[in-house]
Amino acid sequence: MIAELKGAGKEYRTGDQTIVALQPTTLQLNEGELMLIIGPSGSGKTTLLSLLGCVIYPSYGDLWVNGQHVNTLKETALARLRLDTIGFVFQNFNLLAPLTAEENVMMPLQLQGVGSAEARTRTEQALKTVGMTDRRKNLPKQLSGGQQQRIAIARALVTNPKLVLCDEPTAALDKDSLGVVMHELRTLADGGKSVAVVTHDPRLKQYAHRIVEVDNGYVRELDNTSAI
Ligand SMILES: Nc1ncnc2c1ncn2[C@@H]1O[C@H](COP(=O)(O)OP(=O)(O)OP(=O)(O)O)[C@@H](O)[C@H]1O
Repeated sequence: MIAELKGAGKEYRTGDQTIVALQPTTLQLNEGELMLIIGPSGSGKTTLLSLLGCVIYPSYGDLWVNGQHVNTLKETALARLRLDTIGFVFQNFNLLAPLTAEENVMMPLQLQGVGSAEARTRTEQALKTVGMTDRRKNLPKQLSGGQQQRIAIARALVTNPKLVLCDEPTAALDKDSLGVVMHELRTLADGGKSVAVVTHDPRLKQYAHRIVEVDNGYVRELDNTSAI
């Protein structure tokens, strides 16, 4: 198990108003599975992903990620946990425009202080994993949306994280690129990583081992009969 919520939830206070973004939730995310997180806008999907990603602390309940009790970690320890354990993939790729594909992929290793020879080897490997070796010298603007997302996946993978978290990773992609990117993510999960994907797109269901639905802050697991 890579992540566990035990009665963990989140509320936000704005002025004298309290919004329960995520009701107390008990959920485990295991190695080797791709979990889809679906639900209407404003239901709490991103909040759940942010808890799994150690981006926010739970307001109540307990959260463990990679065996660490997130509730009790200080900000700096949390940042280290994120850098070492988690890879993030976003809707708009978030690649740095002036850097080449391979420089973008290498960036997290530089943040970790990995030496340049090892960083180069691992970057090459990550680019190979997503089939983008031949485009490594390209700038993001020279790549299609699908190719940029594959570079973003390589960047998420280069630190060899146990957990890969994706927020609407296919929202900006056409049908063909969607298939390529989801196939990549599914392959990662089949290879032993934990992958969680927030989406509005029902076409992604076929790639999931598990589907959870978030509705008005309540999380429930669905039967996944459309899985491949
Ligand atoms: N930082 C914040 N401060 C106050 N309220 C917040 C904050 N973040 C989220 N919320 C509220 O919590 C609820 C859940 O938001 P969340 O972003 O998790 O939903 P979502 O399902 O990801 O929505 P979408 O699909 O539109 O991205 C919403 O009512 C939202 O307005």
